[in-house]
Amino acid sequence: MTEQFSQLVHTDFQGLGRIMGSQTESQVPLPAIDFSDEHLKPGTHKWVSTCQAVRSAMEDHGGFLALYDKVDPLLYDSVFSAMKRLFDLPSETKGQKTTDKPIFSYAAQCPNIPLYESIAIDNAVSAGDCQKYTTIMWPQGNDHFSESVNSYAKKVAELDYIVKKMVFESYGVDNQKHESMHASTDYVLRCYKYRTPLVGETNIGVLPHTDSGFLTIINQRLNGLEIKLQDGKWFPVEASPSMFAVLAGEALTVWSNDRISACLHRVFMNEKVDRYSLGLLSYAGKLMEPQEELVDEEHPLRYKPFDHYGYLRFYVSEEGVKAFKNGTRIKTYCGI
Ligand SMILES: O=C(O)CCC(=O)C(=O)O
Ligand SMILES: [Fe+2]
Repeated sequence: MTEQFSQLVHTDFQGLGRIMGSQTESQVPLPAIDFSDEHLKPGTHKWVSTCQAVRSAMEDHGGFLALYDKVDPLLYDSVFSAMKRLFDLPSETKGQKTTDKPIFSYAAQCPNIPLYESIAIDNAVSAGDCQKYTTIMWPQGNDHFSESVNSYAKKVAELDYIVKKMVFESYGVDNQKHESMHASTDYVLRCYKYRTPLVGETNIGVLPHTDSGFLTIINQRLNGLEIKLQDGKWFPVEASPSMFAVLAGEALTVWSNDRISACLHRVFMNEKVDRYSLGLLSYAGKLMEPQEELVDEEHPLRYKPFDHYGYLRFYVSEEGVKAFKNGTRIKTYCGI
Protein backbone atom coordinates (compact mmCIF):
# COMPACT_ATOMS: atom_id res chain seq x y z
CA MET A 1 0.00 0.00 0.00
CA THR A 2 1.10 3.55 -0.41
CA GLU A 3 2.58 5.10 2.68
CA GLN A 4 0.12 7.96 2.52
CA PHE A 5 -2.90 5.69 2.42
CA SER A 6 -1.54 3.62 5.28
CA GLN A 7 -1.26 6.76 7.36
CA LEU A 8 -4.75 7.81 6.33
CA VAL A 9 -6.38 4.52 7.20
CA HIS A 10 -4.45 4.30 10.42
CA THR A 11 -5.29 7.74 11.70
CA ASP A 12 -8.73 8.01 10.14
CA PHE A 13 -10.11 4.95 11.73
CA GLN A 14 -8.66 5.59 15.14
CA GLY A 15 -11.04 8.50 15.51
CA LEU A 16 -13.97 6.60 14.11
CA GLY A 17 -13.40 3.60 16.32
CA ARG A 18 -15.13 5.40 19.17
CA ILE A 19 -18.43 5.21 17.31
CA MET A 20 -18.53 1.47 17.65
CA GLY A 21 -19.51 -0.70 20.54
CA SER A 22 -22.68 0.95 21.77
CA GLN A 23 -24.82 0.13 18.74
CA THR A 24 -27.09 -2.83 18.24
CA GLU A 25 -28.49 -4.30 15.06
CA SER A 26 -31.37 -2.38 13.53
CA GLN A 27 -34.84 -3.90 13.42
CA VAL A 28 -36.06 -1.42 10.80
CA PRO A 29 -34.60 -2.28 7.41
CA LEU A 30 -32.77 0.03 5.07
CA PRO A 31 -35.22 0.69 2.19
CA ALA A 32 -34.91 -1.77 -0.72
CA ILE A 33 -35.79 -0.18 -4.06
CA ASP A 34 -36.56 -2.23 -7.16
CA PHE A 35 -34.62 -1.28 -10.31
CA SER A 36 -35.30 -4.55 -12.13
CA ASP A 37 -38.80 -3.68 -13.29
CA GLU A 38 -38.79 -3.35 -17.08
CA HIS A 39 -41.54 -0.69 -16.81
CA LEU A 40 -39.23 1.62 -14.88
CA LYS A 41 -38.97 4.29 -17.59
CA PRO A 42 -38.79 8.10 -17.21
CA GLY A 43 -42.25 9.65 -17.13
CA THR A 44 -44.09 6.60 -15.79
CA HIS A 45 -45.79 6.49 -12.36
CA LYS A 46 -43.36 3.83 -11.32
CA TRP A 47 -40.43 6.11 -12.24
CA VAL A 48 -41.84 9.09 -10.32
CA SER A 49 -42.55 7.01 -7.21
CA THR A 50 -39.09 5.44 -7.40
CA CYS A 51 -37.50 8.92 -7.64
CA GLN A 52 -39.31 9.85 -4.42
CA ALA A 53 -38.23 6.61 -2.72
CA VAL A 54 -34.60 7.27 -3.73
CA ARG A 55 -34.69 10.83 -2.42
CA SER A 56 -36.31 9.82 0.89
CA ALA A 57 -33.86 6.98 1.50
CA MET A 58 -30.93 9.25 0.66
CA GLU A 59 -32.16 11.99 2.99
CA ASP A 60 -33.02 9.55 5.78
CA HIS A 61 -30.07 7.16 5.68
CA GLY A 62 -27.64 8.36 2.99
CA GLY A 63 -28.33 5.22 0.99
CA PHE A 64 -30.54 2.25 0.15
CA LEU A 65 -30.47 -1.27 -1.27
CA ALA A 66 -31.01 -1.53 -5.01
CA LEU A 67 -32.55 -4.71 -6.34
CA TYR A 68 -30.98 -4.84 -9.77
CA ASP A 69 -30.91 -7.96 -11.95
CA LYS A 70 -28.82 -6.71 -14.89
CA VAL A 71 -25.66 -8.37 -13.58
CA ASP A 72 -26.14 -11.97 -14.66
CA PRO A 73 -25.20 -14.49 -11.90
CA LEU A 74 -22.64 -15.93 -14.35
CA LEU A 75 -21.01 -12.52 -14.72
CA TYR A 76 -21.09 -12.11 -10.93
CA ASP A 77 -19.27 -15.47 -10.54
CA SER A 78 -16.88 -14.57 -13.32
CA VAL A 79 -15.90 -11.15 -11.95
CA PHE A 80 -15.42 -12.47 -8.41
CA SER A 81 -13.25 -15.35 -9.64
CA ALA A 82 -11.23 -12.82 -11.69
CA MET A 83 -10.83 -10.73 -8.51
CA LYS A 84 -9.60 -13.71 -6.54
CA ARG A 85 -6.87 -14.25 -9.14
CA LEU A 86 -5.92 -10.58 -8.95
CA PHE A 87 -5.55 -10.70 -5.17
CA ASP A 88 -3.53 -13.95 -5.50
CA LEU A 89 -0.78 -12.02 -7.36
CA PRO A 90 2.35 -11.00 -5.38
CA SER A 91 2.09 -7.70 -3.47
CA GLU A 92 4.79 -6.09 -5.65
CA THR A 93 2.68 -6.80 -8.73
CA LYS A 94 -0.56 -5.50 -7.19
CA GLY A 95 1.22 -2.43 -5.81
CA GLN A 96 2.43 -1.22 -9.22
CA LYS A 97 1.46 2.26 -10.34
CA THR A 98 -1.55 2.06 -12.63
CA THR A 99 -2.90 5.62 -12.65
CA ASP A 100 -1.81 9.19 -11.96
CA LYS A 101 -5.06 9.97 -10.15
CA PRO A 102 -4.90 10.15 -6.32
CA ILE A 103 -7.31 7.24 -5.88
CA PHE A 104 -5.18 4.97 -3.63
CA SER A 105 -4.78 2.20 -6.18
CA TYR A 106 -3.51 -0.42 -3.72
CA ALA A 107 -3.96 -0.65 0.05
CA ALA A 108 -3.04 -3.54 2.34
CA GLN A 109 -1.60 -4.33 5.75
CA CYS A 110 -3.04 -1.25 7.43
CA PRO A 111 -2.09 -1.61 11.10
CA ASN A 112 -5.57 -1.27 12.63
CA ILE A 113 -7.50 -3.06 9.90
CA PRO A 114 -5.14 -5.96 9.18
CA LEU A 115 -7.69 -8.10 7.34
CA TYR A 116 -8.34 -5.45 4.68
CA GLU A 117 -6.84 -5.30 1.21
CA SER A 118 -8.12 -3.15 -1.63
CA ILE A 119 -7.27 -2.54 -5.27
CA ALA A 120 -8.68 0.15 -7.56
CA ILE A 121 -9.13 -0.09 -11.33
CA ASP A 122 -9.38 3.36 -12.85
CA ASN A 123 -12.03 3.92 -15.52
CA ALA A 124 -13.12 0.28 -15.52
CA VAL A 125 -16.10 1.18 -17.74
CA SER A 126 -13.65 1.56 -20.64
CA ALA A 127 -12.58 -1.69 -22.36
CA GLY A 128 -9.27 -0.04 -23.34
CA ASP A 129 -8.47 1.05 -19.78
CA CYS A 130 -9.36 -2.39 -18.39
CA GLN A 131 -7.03 -3.90 -20.97
CA LYS A 132 -4.27 -1.46 -20.00
CA TYR A 133 -4.68 -2.28 -16.31
CA THR A 134 -4.72 -6.02 -17.05
CA THR A 135 -1.51 -5.83 -19.06
CA ILE A 136 0.29 -4.19 -16.11
CA MET A 137 -0.85 -7.02 -13.80
CA TRP A 138 -0.45 -9.81 -16.37
CA PRO A 139 2.02 -8.81 -19.12
CA GLN A 140 1.15 -12.07 -20.91
CA GLY A 141 -2.52 -10.96 -20.94
CA ASN A 142 -5.68 -12.15 -19.17
CA ASP A 143 -8.77 -11.66 -21.33
CA HIS A 144 -11.04 -13.28 -18.76
CA PHE A 145 -10.07 -10.62 -16.25
CA SER A 146 -10.34 -7.55 -18.47
CA GLU A 147 -13.57 -8.67 -20.12
CA SER A 148 -15.43 -9.64 -16.98
CA VAL A 149 -14.30 -6.52 -15.08
CA ASN A 150 -15.32 -4.26 -17.95
CA SER A 151 -18.73 -5.96 -18.49
CA TYR A 152 -19.44 -5.84 -14.76
CA ALA A 153 -18.41 -2.17 -14.37
CA LYS A 154 -20.58 -1.15 -17.34
CA LYS A 155 -23.65 -2.88 -15.89
CA VAL A 156 -23.21 -1.28 -12.48
CA ALA A 157 -22.51 2.11 -14.10
CA GLU A 158 -25.96 1.82 -15.73
CA LEU A 159 -27.47 1.57 -12.27
CA ASP A 160 -25.36 4.52 -11.10
CA TYR A 161 -26.64 6.55 -14.07
CA ILE A 162 -30.29 5.78 -13.28
CA VAL A 163 -29.92 6.53 -9.56
CA LYS A 164 -28.27 9.90 -10.26
CA LYS A 165 -30.86 10.79 -12.88
CA MET A 166 -33.52 10.09 -10.26
CA VAL A 167 -31.75 12.13 -7.58
CA PHE A 168 -31.50 15.11 -9.95
CA GLU A 169 -35.14 14.76 -11.01
CA SER A 170 -36.41 14.34 -7.46
CA TYR A 171 -34.95 17.76 -6.58
CA GLY A 172 -36.16 19.39 -9.80
CA VAL A 173 -32.61 19.77 -11.15
CA ASP A 174 -32.50 19.89 -14.95
CA ASN A 175 -31.63 16.61 -16.67
CA GLN A 176 -29.07 18.48 -18.82
CA LYS A 177 -27.06 19.06 -15.67
CA HIS A 178 -27.20 15.36 -14.96
CA GLU A 179 -26.03 14.51 -18.47
CA SER A 180 -23.21 17.02 -18.21
CA MET A 181 -22.08 15.64 -14.85
CA HIS A 182 -22.35 12.10 -16.21
CA ALA A 183 -20.16 12.99 -19.20
CA SER A 184 -17.35 14.08 -16.88
CA THR A 185 -17.75 11.35 -14.25
CA ASP A 186 -14.77 9.09 -13.55
CA TYR A 187 -15.67 5.59 -12.48
CA VAL A 188 -13.29 3.58 -10.33
CA LEU A 189 -13.93 -0.08 -9.65
CA ARG A 190 -12.59 -0.88 -6.20
CA CYS A 191 -12.11 -4.52 -5.22
CA TYR A 192 -11.88 -5.55 -1.60
CA LYS A 193 -10.53 -8.70 -0.01
CA TYR A 194 -10.69 -9.52 3.70
CA ARG A 195 -8.78 -12.52 4.95
CA THR A 196 -10.14 -14.53 7.86
CA PRO A 197 -8.85 -13.36 11.25
CA LEU A 198 -6.17 -15.38 13.01
CA VAL A 199 -6.91 -16.63 16.52
CA GLY A 200 -7.15 -13.63 18.86
CA GLU A 201 -7.19 -11.15 15.99
CA THR A 202 -9.88 -8.50 15.43
CA ASN A 203 -12.85 -9.40 13.20
CA ILE A 204 -13.16 -5.81 12.04
CA GLY A 205 -12.89 -5.54 8.27
CA VAL A 206 -13.20 -1.75 7.95
CA LEU A 207 -14.06 0.65 10.75
CA PRO A 208 -17.02 3.03 10.33
CA HIS A 209 -16.35 5.65 7.67
CA THR A 210 -17.91 7.60 4.83
CA ASP A 211 -16.61 7.47 1.25
CA SER A 212 -15.21 10.50 -0.54
CA GLY A 213 -16.90 9.90 -3.92
CA PHE A 214 -20.30 10.95 -5.21
CA LEU A 215 -21.91 7.50 -5.02
CA THR A 216 -20.51 4.10 -4.07
CA ILE A 217 -22.35 1.00 -5.26
CA ILE A 218 -21.30 -2.13 -3.37
CA ASN A 219 -21.95 -5.74 -4.31
CA GLN A 220 -20.59 -8.32 -1.89
CA ARG A 221 -19.76 -12.01 -2.23
CA LEU A 222 -20.18 -12.70 1.47
CA ASN A 223 -22.07 -10.86 4.22
CA GLY A 224 -20.19 -8.36 6.35
CA LEU A 225 -21.20 -4.88 5.19
CA GLU A 226 -23.24 -2.86 7.70
CA ILE A 227 -24.87 0.51 7.20
CA LYS A 228 -25.72 2.98 9.92
CA LEU A 229 -29.36 3.99 9.82
CA GLN A 230 -31.04 7.20 10.90
CA ASP A 231 -31.99 5.63 14.24
CA GLY A 232 -28.31 5.02 15.02
CA LYS A 233 -28.57 1.23 14.58
CA TRP A 234 -26.50 -0.87 12.18
CA PHE A 235 -28.17 -2.65 9.29
CA PRO A 236 -26.40 -5.77 7.94
CA VAL A 237 -26.61 -6.11 4.13
CA GLU A 238 -27.25 -9.59 2.68
CA ALA A 239 -24.90 -10.74 -0.10
CA SER A 240 -26.60 -11.50 -3.42
CA PRO A 241 -25.79 -11.06 -7.15
CA SER A 242 -28.84 -8.80 -7.47
CA MET A 243 -28.46 -6.75 -4.26
CA PHE A 244 -26.43 -3.54 -4.46
CA ALA A 245 -25.88 -1.15 -1.58
CA VAL A 246 -26.03 2.40 -2.96
CA LEU A 247 -24.22 4.80 -0.62
CA ALA A 248 -23.99 8.58 -0.77
CA GLY A 249 -20.42 9.85 -0.61
CA GLU A 250 -19.16 13.22 0.60
CA ALA A 251 -19.33 14.76 -2.90
CA LEU A 252 -23.10 14.15 -2.90
CA THR A 253 -23.32 16.03 0.39
CA VAL A 254 -21.71 19.02 -1.32
CA TRP A 255 -23.89 18.67 -4.44
CA SER A 256 -27.04 18.50 -2.31
CA ASN A 257 -26.01 21.43 -0.10
CA ASP A 258 -26.25 19.17 2.98
CA ARG A 259 -29.69 17.67 2.18
CA ILE A 260 -27.99 14.27 1.89
CA SER A 261 -25.40 13.14 4.42
CA ALA A 262 -22.71 10.69 3.37
CA CYS A 263 -23.53 7.15 4.46
CA LEU A 264 -21.61 5.73 7.41
CA HIS A 265 -20.71 2.08 6.88
CA ARG A 266 -18.38 -0.62 8.21
CA VAL A 267 -17.44 -4.24 7.57
CA PHE A 268 -17.10 -7.24 9.88
CA MET A 269 -15.58 -10.61 9.09
CA ASN A 270 -17.88 -13.16 10.67
CA GLU A 271 -17.31 -16.08 8.34
CA LYS A 272 -14.53 -18.65 8.08
CA VAL A 273 -13.71 -17.89 4.44
CA ASP A 274 -12.13 -14.86 2.80
CA ARG A 275 -14.58 -12.13 1.87
CA TYR A 276 -14.58 -10.36 -1.49
CA SER A 277 -16.65 -7.35 -2.43
CA LEU A 278 -16.75 -4.81 -5.25
CA GLY A 279 -17.52 -1.11 -5.18
CA LEU A 280 -18.13 1.14 -8.16
CA LEU A 281 -17.16 4.65 -7.06
CA SER A 282 -17.81 7.81 -9.02
CA TYR A 283 -15.75 10.99 -8.93
CA ALA A 284 -16.55 14.35 -10.47
CA GLY A 285 -14.02 15.09 -13.19
CA LYS A 286 -15.06 18.76 -13.27
CA LEU A 287 -15.46 21.41 -10.58
CA MET A 288 -18.78 20.78 -8.83
CA GLU A 289 -20.95 23.05 -6.70
CA PRO A 290 -24.12 22.81 -4.62
CA GLN A 291 -27.13 22.94 -6.94
CA GLU A 292 -28.86 26.31 -6.99
CA GLU A 293 -32.22 24.49 -6.80
CA LEU A 294 -31.17 23.28 -3.36
CA VAL A 295 -30.19 26.67 -2.00
CA ASP A 296 -32.89 28.85 -0.42
CA GLU A 297 -33.56 30.82 2.74
CA GLU A 298 -34.02 27.67 4.76
CA HIS A 299 -30.93 26.07 3.16
CA PRO A 300 -28.31 28.80 2.66
CA LEU A 301 -25.29 27.96 0.51
CA ARG A 302 -23.00 25.73 2.56
CA TYR A 303 -20.13 24.90 0.18
CA LYS A 304 -17.76 26.55 -2.26
CA PRO A 305 -17.08 24.89 -5.63
CA PHE A 306 -15.51 21.51 -5.04
CA ASP A 307 -12.54 19.97 -6.84
CA HIS A 308 -12.89 16.23 -6.29
CA TYR A 309 -9.27 15.24 -6.92
CA GLY A 310 -8.14 18.25 -4.91
CA TYR A 311 -10.24 16.82 -2.09
CA LEU A 312 -8.59 13.41 -2.40
CA ARG A 313 -5.19 15.08 -2.11
CA PHE A 314 -6.39 17.11 0.90
CA TYR A 315 -7.72 13.88 2.43
CA VAL A 316 -4.23 12.56 3.09
CA SER A 317 -2.67 15.88 4.08
CA GLU A 318 -1.92 16.63 7.73
CA GLU A 319 -4.71 19.19 7.77
CA GLY A 320 -7.13 16.73 6.18
CA VAL A 321 -6.35 14.00 8.70
CA LYS A 322 -6.79 16.49 11.55
CA ALA A 323 -10.11 17.72 10.12
CA PHE A 324 -11.25 14.13 9.77
CA LYS A 325 -10.61 13.44 13.45
CA ASN A 326 -12.80 16.42 14.28
CA GLY A 327 -15.48 15.18 11.87
CA THR A 328 -15.12 18.32 9.73
CA ARG A 329 -13.12 17.13 6.71
CA ILE A 330 -15.49 18.18 3.93
CA LYS A 331 -16.39 21.42 5.73
CA THR A 332 -12.74 22.29 6.25
CA TYR A 333 -11.99 21.63 2.59
CA CYS A 334 -14.80 23.60 0.96
CA GLY A 335 -17.37 24.63 3.57
CA ILE A 336 -18.67 28.20 3.83
O1 LIG B 1 -16.06 -4.32 1.59
C1 LIG B 1 -17.06 -3.59 1.56
O2 LIG B 1 -18.18 -4.08 1.41
C2 LIG B 1 -16.92 -2.10 1.71
C3 LIG B 1 -15.52 -1.55 1.85
C4 LIG B 1 -15.49 -0.08 2.11
O3 LIG B 1 -16.45 0.48 2.52
C5 LIG B 1 -14.30 0.78 1.84
O4 LIG B 1 -13.18 0.29 1.80
O5 LIG B 1 -14.49 2.01 1.65
FE1 LIG C 1 -16.40 2.58 2.17
